[in-house]
Amino acid sequence: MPLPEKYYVSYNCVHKLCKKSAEELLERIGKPDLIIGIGGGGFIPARILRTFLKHDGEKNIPIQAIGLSLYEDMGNQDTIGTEIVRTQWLDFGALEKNFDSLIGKNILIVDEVDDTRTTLHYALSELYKDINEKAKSLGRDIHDTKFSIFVVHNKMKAKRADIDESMMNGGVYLSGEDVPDKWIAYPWEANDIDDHTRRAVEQGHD
Ligand SMILES: O=P(O)(O)OC[C@H]1O[C@H](OP(=O)(O)OP(=O)(O)O)[C@H](O)[C@@H]1O
Repeated sequence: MPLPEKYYVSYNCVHKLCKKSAEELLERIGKPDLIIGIGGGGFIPARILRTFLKHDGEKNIPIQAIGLSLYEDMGNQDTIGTEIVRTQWLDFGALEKNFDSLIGKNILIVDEVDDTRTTLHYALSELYKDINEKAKSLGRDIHDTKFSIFVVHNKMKAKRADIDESMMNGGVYLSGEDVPDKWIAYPWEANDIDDHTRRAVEQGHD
């Protein structure tokens, strides 16, 4: 049986989706105070997005990295993708020095793809939990801390987890594009970038 065709995406395509989405984000939530990229796939879109979220002459928006890995239990279909391991997390110490903590800030979480939504669910709920604990310890309220989410691609499929809007405090969820449930081939994974880009162009994703 032939392998299912992958959904090829070029660097230009990612760049343009980030540009278009940054304009929408600025309209809907204003300029974020902090971008949190979920590694590894979220790092490149996070950096591209920053270019378009900042106006000339303004300070760069800081980007923090978090690392999350999905451990799939292939033996049990019910638990696939349910275990997430933090491989890297925010350094509140460093953030406090340079950033006066995250409480009350406009925070944008970025990843390249929303597949089963497990990762985004985890990232939002754990960030909320940690910042809420911090807020409580300082006698402050988390409700003016806005959490938004941007993904380059959202796969149109049944999700395994939800994004809890009540944690977003007025923030938004935005995808650059909603796509079919196919294997997305991103350019940073390509061995032969010229061949990859040609395929992306052929599919109209350039
Ligand atoms: O919606 P989900 O089903 O949770 O899947 C999406 C996640 O899966 C991929 O991460 P992966 O762990 O493959 O690592 P990578 O980002 O380093 O490529 C991707 O970068 C997302 O973070």
